[in-house]
Amino acid sequence: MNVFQAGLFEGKVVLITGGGTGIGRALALAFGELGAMVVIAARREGPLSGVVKTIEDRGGRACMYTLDVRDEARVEEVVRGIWQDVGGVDVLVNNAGGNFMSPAVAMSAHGFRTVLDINLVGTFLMSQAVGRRWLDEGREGSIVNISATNAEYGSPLMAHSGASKAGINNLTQTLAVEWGGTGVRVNAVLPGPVRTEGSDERLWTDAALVERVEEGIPLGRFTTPRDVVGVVVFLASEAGAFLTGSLIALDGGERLRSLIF
Ligand SMILES: CCCCCCC/C=C/C(=O)SCCNC(=O)CCNC(=O)[C@H](O)C(C)(C)COP(=O)(O)OP(=O)(O)OC[C@H]1O[C@@H](n2cnc3c(N)ncnc32)[C@H](O)[C@@H]1OP(=O)(O)O
Ligand SMILES: NC(=O)C1=CN([C@@H]2O[C@H](COP(=O)(O)OP(=O)(O)OC[C@H]3O[C@@H](n4cnc5c(N)ncnc54)[C@H](OP(=O)(O)O)[C@@H]3O)[C@@H](O)[C@H]2O)C=CC1
Repeated sequence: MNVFQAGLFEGKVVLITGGGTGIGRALALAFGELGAMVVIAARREGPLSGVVKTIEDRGGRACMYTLDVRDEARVEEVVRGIWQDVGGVDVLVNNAGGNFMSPAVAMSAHGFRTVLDINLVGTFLMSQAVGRRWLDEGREGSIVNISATNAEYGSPLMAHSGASKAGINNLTQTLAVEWGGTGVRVNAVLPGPVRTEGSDERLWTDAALVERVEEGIPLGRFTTPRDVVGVVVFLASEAGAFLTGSLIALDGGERLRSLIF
């Protein structure tokens, strides 16, 4: 992104969960181009290693860890490893997420819990493992959580996702208050629908629905991974130094459509 100064994140370590695909991949490539040491972590090795190679081919620095954000012991092991290998973390982006479409009455309790565990518990475990070290070391840091606009209103066919993202919003504000005194900032970005490999496979399989949703967006198009990059980089940078506990909706006005028309 040319609007950001070259080398903006030189000397900084940026940890992105789910950095192998979709929004996380776009974030990893952008932070890599801005000079950060990029650390990406998710379950599958294939997508992660592709992103590491792309960043390195472009002259950047990156490394990867496989982990499931639901696995408390593995989260602790990976974060400890990052501190040993690259000296710590300056920016944590909690981007790993899961979702599928199902009417609430048909959703199994295990399906509901699975999405809560990945999105909400995973965000908590990652933030705790990194935040604990920042507090112990008196080190400043910035967390950006990838929430969603479905946190703020009804989330039909995604009861689990809406509840998890609402939880992430509250967790963002709680940690912002608990950790603000030590210079740790915690913010969230709330994208509207984004076309990614993960969402196309699981959510946007119905072409008529896709068209209807897109037509309802005041700015006339879906949110893109590039849009998310702009706001996350801003929040993580010096320009966002006085923002904490902020929940930034990024949806071209989609959530307001019923108020406009
Ligand atoms: C206007 C709208 C605004 C837009 C807001 C959109 C907000 C968020 C969007 C996104 O998050 S898009 C990202 C999509 N990407 C992903 O989901 C990637 C990761 N996803 C996954 O790994 C899986 O899809 C998963 C199901 C979330 C987790 O995989 P895991 O292997 O851990 O679970 P499973 O063992 O497969 O399943 C657990 C449980 O869930 C039930 N289930 C899974 N898929 C479905 C489905 N399509 N329909 C109904 N139920 C499903 C599955 O059956 C298991 O339950 P039980 O059968 O054991 O009871
Ligand atoms: N697409 C959309 O419409 C919207 C997406 N969002 C949010 O943006 C984020 C990224 O989604 P998007 O890029 O669309 O989807 P993707 O499916 O492309 O990305 C999700 C990533 O999360 C990783 N992941 C999933 N479960 C776990 C887990 N248990 N542990 C570690 N990593 C995991 C996946 O990697 P792997 O499978 O290898 O573990 C994958 O790389 C999510 O939080 C999503 O909720 C928010 C609003 C709208």
